[in-house]
Amino acid sequence: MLHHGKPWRSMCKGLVLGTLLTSFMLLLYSYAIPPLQVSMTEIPIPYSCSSYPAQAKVPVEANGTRGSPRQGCLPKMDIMFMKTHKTASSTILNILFRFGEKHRLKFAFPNGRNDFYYPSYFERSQVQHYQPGMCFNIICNHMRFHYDEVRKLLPADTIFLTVLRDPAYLFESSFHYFGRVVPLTWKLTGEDKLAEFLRDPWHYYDPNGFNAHYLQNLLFFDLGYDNNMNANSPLVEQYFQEIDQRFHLVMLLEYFDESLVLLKDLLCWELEDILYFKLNARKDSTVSRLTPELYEKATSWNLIDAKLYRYFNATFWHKVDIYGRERMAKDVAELQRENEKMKSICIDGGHPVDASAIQESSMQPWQPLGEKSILGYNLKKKINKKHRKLCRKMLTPEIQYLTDLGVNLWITKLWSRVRDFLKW
Ligand SMILES: Nc1ncnc2c1ncn2[C@@H]1O[C@H](COP(=O)(O)OS(=O)(=O)O)[C@@H](OP(=O)(O)O)[C@H]1O
Repeated sequence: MLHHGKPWRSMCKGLVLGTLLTSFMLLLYSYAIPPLQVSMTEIPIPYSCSSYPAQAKVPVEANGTRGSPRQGCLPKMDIMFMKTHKTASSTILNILFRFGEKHRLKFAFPNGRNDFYYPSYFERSQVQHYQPGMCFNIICNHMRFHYDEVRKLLPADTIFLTVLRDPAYLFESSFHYFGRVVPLTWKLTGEDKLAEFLRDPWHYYDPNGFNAHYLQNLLFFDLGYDNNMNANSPLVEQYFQEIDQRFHLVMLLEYFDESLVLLKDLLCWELEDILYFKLNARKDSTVSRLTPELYEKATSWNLIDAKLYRYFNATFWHKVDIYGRERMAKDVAELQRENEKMKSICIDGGHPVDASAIQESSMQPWQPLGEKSILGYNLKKKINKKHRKLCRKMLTPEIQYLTDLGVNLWITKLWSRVRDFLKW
């Protein structure tokens, strides 16, 4: 006779233990320990934290493109990058990490994890080793934007950057990536959960649901506003203008190379500073195709973001016009040529691969819960000495790069161990 008792008992034990541990970790991960209380006595920050004080007094207006020639300008080192979700922001982060390392800049990093206690609002006390009056050059990890706090952290000459994406596609990406941590989606049962949700969003959505912000107007939320407000309120337009005044450059995923050319011009950087490989891409089989009908539904469901995107699409092309369309086309072509060269120098097979085919664990990207859908890369075995370091840096995923930069990531790492243990 078979003895069913033992396996059942250990399965139950495992289940209970797993549930308890997971609840504990989720709690810990979401709230963690409160940031260290530091004295908030105001000590003025220098006008510039860049090592070129001579340029410090050249004002850079948000909103406009400088008309002055590039020749003779000095690279800008004080940068605030508002890392929005699912907008190619990890690819931009990699660019900033490399630039920061190259110039030995001081990053304002989070403490214990890779974000600033998102979705809570940013507070400068969350910055690792923060003391009032300290000089930081770059802040670029995920946060919920809080302008006043960021302003009190960074020097006055800081350049503010962010990136947006067509909200229908962003919604599709976010729905896939964060679905499992949004309980509101758990009752969706069909094959195509996205289509089912969009058929009747209000049936599933509740603004007060846990992590509900991932489901509607995520860009507006990340930028610090109420993603559930009425899209037709006159306040919405006012907020767009506020963003326009605060951010010197709002990039667009759909025009990524053009965005980087504008970035390079604004920051007075070199072409090599903006070389990149696409990071955090998903395998095709996990991308829900948006039919024209679903695209429309996703757009009107994310109406504030759709309006936001439209607004900044216009400002973006205005900047391109000032830059010069022909000059832009030439510079984009040059960037693409150089990126292709780097691809052939660095990437094994020349393209991204499934997580299971990544040989080095240090090249494994962070995956969404329950699925290994994010692609990564293998470095070529033989890379000439000149490019070896650069190739590795360009392909290193965010978490590993943060570790290399000395960031304390104990919560992220503990969470990762629990996920490995539970095979999530
Ligand atoms: N260079 C470039 N051009 C176009 N698209 C790009 C690029 N780099 C990344 N991506 C796409 O951006 C999505 C990942 O965004 P993020 O890195 O911001 O994600 S995250 O919030 O940090 O998890 C992810 O989109 P989805 O594949 O739709 O999920 C990536 O494919």
